[in-house]
Amino acid sequence: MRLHVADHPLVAHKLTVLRNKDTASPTFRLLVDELVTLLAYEATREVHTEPYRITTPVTETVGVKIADPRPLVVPILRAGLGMLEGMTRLLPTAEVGFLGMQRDETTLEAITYANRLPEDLSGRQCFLLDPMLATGGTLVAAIDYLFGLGARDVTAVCLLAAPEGLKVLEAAVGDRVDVKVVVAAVDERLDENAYIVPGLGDAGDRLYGVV
Ligand SMILES: O=P(O)(O)OC[C@H]1O[C@H](OP(=O)(O)OP(=O)(O)O)[C@H](O)[C@@H]1O
Ligand SMILES: O=c1cc[nH]c(=O)[nH]1
Ligand SMILES: [Mg+2]
Repeated sequence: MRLHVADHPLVAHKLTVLRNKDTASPTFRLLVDELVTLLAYEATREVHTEPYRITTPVTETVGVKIADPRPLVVPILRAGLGMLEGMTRLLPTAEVGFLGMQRDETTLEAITYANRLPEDLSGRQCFLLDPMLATGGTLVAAIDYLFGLGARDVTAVCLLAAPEGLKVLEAAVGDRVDVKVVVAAVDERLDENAYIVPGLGDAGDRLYGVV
């Protein structure tokens, strides 16, 4: 597994506003969108391309285009949905699939309640979107799900990760070199309720809950 932590003052600035408990849903959604677009630039660094011949006003030349099969972007509902527009802005030709997963707040186990994905993911580059990597249970289950459908190249784009969750992920998928995690920041720890500290609270509620 490879981990990339964004190191950019704009990311740090936007993340600070996002963390602030006084930032209301409309601004929160806007900032998530902007942050994902910044992270998407790094997450798509290894997107497959193929040569593409064009004619400029001056001459013929060979450029590149995103290769077939198209990449697949998979937001993990609910909170991952807030990251979809920011990602597809950079990858407009990507196919979009959905995984609905919820962490049981007592057992902390991730439960899959919905999926709408292509049947065969062999040869597809997959981008999982979920703002929070806390215990890692959700992301491990999501990656296993995609691998079960044949995927072998998965990049997870997250806003915040806890060191505990990264360890769990490393133990689960560490030997798979084609699993990459791109995060805006790695926080300090998890609290007694397995919330990320300092974190930003419940990402789903802040995106779609009470303003
Ligand atoms: O790493 P984990 O400990 O598994 O926790 C992280 C998960 O928890 C949150 O989702 P939640 O279950 O709250 O669902 P929601 O997006 O519908 O709010 C978050 O968006 C992740 O999916
Ligand atoms: O800090 C956390 C942990 C899990 N899910 C969230 O939304 N926030
Ligand atoms: Mg939630």
